Amino acid sequence: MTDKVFINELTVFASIGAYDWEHTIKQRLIFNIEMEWDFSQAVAEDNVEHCLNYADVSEKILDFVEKTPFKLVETVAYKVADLLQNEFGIKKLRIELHKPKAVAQANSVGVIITRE
Ligand SMILES: Nc1nc2c(c(=O)[nH]1)N=C([C@H](O)[C@@H](O)CO)CN2
Repeated sequence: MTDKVFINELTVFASIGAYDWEHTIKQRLIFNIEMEWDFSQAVAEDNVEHCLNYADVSEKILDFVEKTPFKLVETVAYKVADLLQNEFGIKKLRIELHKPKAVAQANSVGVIITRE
C-alpha cells in the first residue's frame, strides 16, 4: 500500500535564471509535488498532527524559494527536495518544476526529480 500527499500548481515568484537580466525581475515557477506518507496513524486518530500537513509544506516551499536566488531550475528542485526530506522526514517524493514561458514556443519547460 502506498499513501501520498500531493500539491498541484503551487506557484512562486522567484529570482530564477541562468542570465543576469533574469535577476532584475521575478519569474513564475510552478511545482507539482507528490510525497509518500503513511496515513495510518493520522487516520486512526483522525488528527492533523499526525498527517503530512500540505499547508505547512506549501508555506515552507514558498518561503524558501521566494527568498533565495537561483540560476537553474535543477538547483531549485534539488534544494526543495533536500528541504522537504530534512524538515518533514519525507523519504520518497517526486517534484515536477515548471518555468512557464521560458521558451516562447512552449507552454512551460522544467525538470522532474524523484527521491527514493
Ligand atoms: N536545463 C536548463 N536549461 C536552461 C535553464 C535551466 O535552469 N535549466 N535556464 C535557462 C535560462 O534561465 C532561461 O530560462 C531564460 O532564458 C536556459 N536553459
